[in-house]
Amino acid sequence: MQEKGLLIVLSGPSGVGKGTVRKEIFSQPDTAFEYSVSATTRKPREGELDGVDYFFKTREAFEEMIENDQLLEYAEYVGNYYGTPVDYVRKTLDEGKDVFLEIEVQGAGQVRRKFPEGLFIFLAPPSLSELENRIVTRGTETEDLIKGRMKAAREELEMMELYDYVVENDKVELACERVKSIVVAEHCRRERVQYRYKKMLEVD
Ligand SMILES: Nc1ncnc2c1ncn2[C@@H]1O[C@H](COP(=O)(O)OP(=O)(O)OP(=O)(O)O)[C@@H](O)[C@H]1O
Ligand SMILES: Nc1nc2c(ncn2[C@@H]2O[C@H](COP(=O)(O)O)[C@@H](O)[C@H]2O)c(=O)[nH]1
Repeated sequence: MQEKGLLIVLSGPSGVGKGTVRKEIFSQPDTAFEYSVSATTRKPREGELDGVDYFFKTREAFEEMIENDQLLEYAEYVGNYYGTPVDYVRKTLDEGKDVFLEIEVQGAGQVRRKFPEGLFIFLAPPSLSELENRIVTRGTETEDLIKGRMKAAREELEMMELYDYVVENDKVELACERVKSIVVAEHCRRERVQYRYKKMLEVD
């Protein structure tokens, strides 16, 4: 029987650099994870593409996905819905591939309840002032939205103790290396390697 892949969840407050770290990890040729594209009711930012960055949905279409049980998790975050289409995640894990979710903290909690065997990594900022500086510098949010995201961030930071690992995003390259090393270590810890060796020894 095919061994299942590992569900990797990268979460943390808005502006900490989850998207930046994820994109850097996925730009590296040795990365073997599959990225799960989320659905959202947020309007696309400049340069964002439907089906690549998100599946952009109307509120009605998103609520239909909720009713039809098509989401592994979802959350309403600062006025918009965000959610993970469940079929892609299940199918890809069943194929033995690791799936990478980049989601906010409420959604990560829901995934933890459904997939306790997942690997949960919290990306933390060097400081709250640096977090605010990153959201402001990104220039994608109005002043009100920045306030909303900073308020949510204080609550989200308190959740970090529920995660398997906390990775500080001081420098993007270092944060990526830490995340990738954790995944490698986790595969070893979960006896995948031992299992393969056992099989090999049985054959010999
Ligand atoms: N290590 C870092 N040092 C300095 N700036 C960074 C670092 N990581 C990310 N940034 C910058 O911080 C801003 C926010 O990053 P990003 O959009 O990746 O955050 P996010 O956590 O995905 O945010 P959101 O949850 O709102 O989508 C971007 O302008 C990005 O270039
Ligand atoms: N619970 C979920 N959160 C998600 C998902 N996809 C993205 N996100 C998170 O939402 C916020 C805001 O994102 P932005 O693109 O508007 O800046 C951020 O923390 C994302 O990580 C999801 O499927 N479920």
